[in-house]
Amino acid sequence: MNQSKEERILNFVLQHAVRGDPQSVVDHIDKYCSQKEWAMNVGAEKGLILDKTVEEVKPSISLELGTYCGYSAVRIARLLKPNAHLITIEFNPTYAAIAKQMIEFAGVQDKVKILEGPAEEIIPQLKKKHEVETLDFVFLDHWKERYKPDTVLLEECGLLRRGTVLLADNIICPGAPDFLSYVRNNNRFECTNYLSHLEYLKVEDAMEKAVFLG
Ligand SMILES: CCCNc1ncnc2c1ncn2[C@@H]1O[C@H](/C=C/CNC(=O)c2cc(-c3ccc(F)cc3)cc(O)c2O)[C@@H](O)[C@H]1O
Ligand SMILES: [Mg+2]
Repeated sequence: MNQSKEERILNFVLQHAVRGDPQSVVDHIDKYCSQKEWAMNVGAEKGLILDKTVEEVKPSISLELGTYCGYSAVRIARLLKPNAHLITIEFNPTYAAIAKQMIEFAGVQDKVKILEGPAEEIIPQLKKKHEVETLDFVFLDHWKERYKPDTVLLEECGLLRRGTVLLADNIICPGAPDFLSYVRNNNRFECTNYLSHLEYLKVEDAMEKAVFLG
């Protein structure tokens, strides 16, 4: 049975990137997806905004919604301080299996926990089952219509604390209009917009940072 695009991306990394080097993994995914096959990784340009946010927050416990091939999980994990962790939620088992291999090849498996299943089912389990108190950083990059409901769910589950930083991808393209109006019109969030471009293309996109004020 012929390979999927996601398997081709993983194989390109396994064959050409440097094992144990997360930057090499990130660079090779970007190389493949800009030269051979487009894929919905946050990419290098928006990746810099992600990097700067992680470096600013210095999170001990981070959550990512939508692992896909593991590009942003590797990107985040490479910047985490010792003993800091990333939990990443992915509901497609095929993608989760690819991301697991990507994360292990990059050598960041000790910092990343992949939880398989729908975010709306796993978020309510984070406190009791996964010993999370509150989250320092959340990267939203899953289905765009789920950004708002899952943000409300995170708050309802008591997982946000004063200063928790949410960073959402694709605010322009494909767009997350209900999330954007929710956080911008909610006086419990302090929002900042970062104009950028869609991964690997000249199309405009943006990321939104929403800091929970408690
Ligand atoms: C039960 C569904 C909701 N809960 C969920 N829980 C856990 N994982 C979930 C998930 N939804 C989706 N996912 C996973 O997140 C990933 C989905 C991401 C969706 N992203 C996009 O649609 C996207 C799309 C574009 C895009 C932009 C322009 C264009 F022409 C075509 C595509 C660019 C991006 O950067 C994107 O992030 C997949 O791995 C999917 O399996
Ligand atoms: Mg995205």
